[in-house]
Amino acid sequence: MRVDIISIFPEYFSPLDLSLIGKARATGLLDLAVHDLRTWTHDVHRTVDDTPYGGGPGMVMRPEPWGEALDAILPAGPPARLVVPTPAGQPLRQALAHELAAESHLVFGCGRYEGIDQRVLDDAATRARVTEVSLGDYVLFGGEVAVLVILEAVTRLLPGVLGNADSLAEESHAHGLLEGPVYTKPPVWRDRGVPEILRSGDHGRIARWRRDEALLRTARRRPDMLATLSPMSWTNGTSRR
Ligand SMILES: N#Cc1c(-c2ccc3ccn(Cc4ccc(CN5CCOCC5)cc4)c3c2)n[nH]c1N
Repeated sequence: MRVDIISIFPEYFSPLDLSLIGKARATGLLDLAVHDLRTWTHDVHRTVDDTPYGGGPGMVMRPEPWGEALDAILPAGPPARLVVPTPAGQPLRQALAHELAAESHLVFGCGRYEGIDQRVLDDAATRARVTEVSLGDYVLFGGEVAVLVILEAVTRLLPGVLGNADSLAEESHAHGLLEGPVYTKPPVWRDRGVPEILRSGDHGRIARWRRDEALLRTARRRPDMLATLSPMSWTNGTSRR
C-alpha cells in the first residue's frame, strides 16, 4: 500500500518509523511519504491560512497550496482515496478501517486552524474518492493525531503486518463485541490468581468462557453494540449483521 500524508507539521509523523508500522515500511508492505504543505507555498512567509469569509473565529487553510499539493500527489491514473480528518467527518469504525485497508493508495490531508477551504475537497472529488473522517465527538487541534490513529488501524489489517493473523480474527469489534480480560504468567500476582478455566486446557470451555466475558463486558460498557449483534454472535462470535 502506498500512503502519502500532507501536513504543515511533518515531524508529527516521526513515530511512523517505529514498531510494526516501521517494520511494514522496512519490508515494503507500506510505502509511506510525508509532505510539508508549505512546499507548495510561494510567498516569503510560506502562508497557508487566511481569515474566514463570513467572519467567525480563527483562520481557514488557503486552497492554493492544497490544490498544488494534491495536483502533485493525487495520481492521474487509478484514483487514490483522499482521507481528510475533520470534526464533521463520519465516525472511524473498524468497518471503515477495513475499507481503507483494501485501497492501493491512500492520501491523508491534515487540516489545521478551523479547517481546509471546502473548495479543496470539492475539487479533489473530481479525481479521487474523498472521505472525511472523525475520531469522535471531541475537538483536536488538527488532523495529524487522527491520521496516526487511522493509519495504525489500517496498517494492522494489511496482510503480513501482524505476525499472528489470528489476532485479527479474535480482536474487539471484529465480532461486534469488546474483548474480555486477558491474563499471563505468573499464576498468582499480589495474591490475585488467574481464572481456573484458562489453565484447564479445555479449549472448548475456554472459548465459551471468553465469549461470555466479552458479552458481559460489552453489555456493561457498550450496550449500544449489543443492539446490532446478530443472534449468531451470541453463539459462535460471528460478526454483526
Ligand atoms: N478527525 C478528527 C477530529 C478533529 C479535527 C480534525 C482535523 C482538524 C483540522 C483542524 N481542526 C481543528 C478544528 C477545531 C474546531 C473546529 C470546529 N469549528 C469550525 C469553525 O466553526 C466553529 C467550529 C474545526 C476544526 C481539526 C480537528 N477534532 N476532533 C476530531 N475527532
